[in-house]
Amino acid sequence: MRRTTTEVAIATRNLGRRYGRKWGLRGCSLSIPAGRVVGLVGPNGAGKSTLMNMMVGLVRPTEGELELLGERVGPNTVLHRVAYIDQEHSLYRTFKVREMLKAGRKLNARWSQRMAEDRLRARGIPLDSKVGELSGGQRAQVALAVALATTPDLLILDEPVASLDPLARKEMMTALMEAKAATGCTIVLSSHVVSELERLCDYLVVLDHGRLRVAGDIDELLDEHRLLVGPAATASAVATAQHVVHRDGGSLLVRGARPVDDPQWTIEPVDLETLVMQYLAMAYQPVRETVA
Ligand SMILES: Nc1ncnc2c1ncn2[C@@H]1O[C@H](COP(=O)(O)OP(=O)(O)OP(=O)(O)O)[C@@H](O)[C@H]1O
Repeated sequence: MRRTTTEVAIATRNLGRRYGRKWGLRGCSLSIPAGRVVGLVGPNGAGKSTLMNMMVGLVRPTEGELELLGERVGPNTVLHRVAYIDQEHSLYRTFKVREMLKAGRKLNARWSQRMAEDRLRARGIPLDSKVGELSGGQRAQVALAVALATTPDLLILDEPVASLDPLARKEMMTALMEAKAATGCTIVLSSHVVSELERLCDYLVVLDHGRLRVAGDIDELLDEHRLLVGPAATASAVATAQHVVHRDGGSLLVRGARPVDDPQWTIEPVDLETLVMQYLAMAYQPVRETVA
């Protein structure tokens, strides 16, 4: 298994990007260890693509700092160790698969032709087929084969399965799991759908309205959070002794739950979907950011 050379794969400090008068992402500080599979979750307009585009050098930050694999992002820096698959699966449709591989070989010093060919053969995708004539699922597999053949230390995928049917979705997720096991590279993938990420990811980043809501190791996050459920009438009293993330009537999502001295209240574990939904629903005033 190949190992990355730095402990922290993604470090951002107060990272922000403004589009005109509106912030696409603001005040984002993250420190994500290398070798993780990161699920970047949030609704439309949350800032997921903005963050990913900054990571791959397509969009420049307006403020803050961004380091990948221990280096500042910029031309002739870390980007040759980063592979990116966008929502359209980054392919030339008029090319044959073989020509895509040739282009990849020419453009990437770290290219592994054998890795690309083995991957495509295993999925029954002939090198002479035209990219534009492949199914959406096959195109996604070609994009992944090309990305992995660049032997990246960081692989970034913007909603890799959003356009795929359920079978192709499953196949893509399986291919990503295999890639995770085989390479050990850090993987970041975005999605609106938490359940899609659950089997694959071990690290979670939740964005909403251009703000970071929560980030961390998924097992640790699930361990730290509890749902306190009881009568709405006593919820305020119970909440005073807790670190409440979100309250909905007699249901409180809390971090680091303290014991509740009231038999009408129960303390329940949370699943990942509930955790994310509660962070997205948490009492947060979407700030109307305007330029001073
Ligand atoms: N090029 C742009 N010009 C103006 N505003 C933009 C641009 N790109 C993104 N935005 C705005 O920034 C905010 C964050 O958008 P972004 O595309 O990063 O979100 P997202 O989480 O990827 O959304 P989606 O799931 O819909 O792809 C949105 O309000 C969006 O309208």
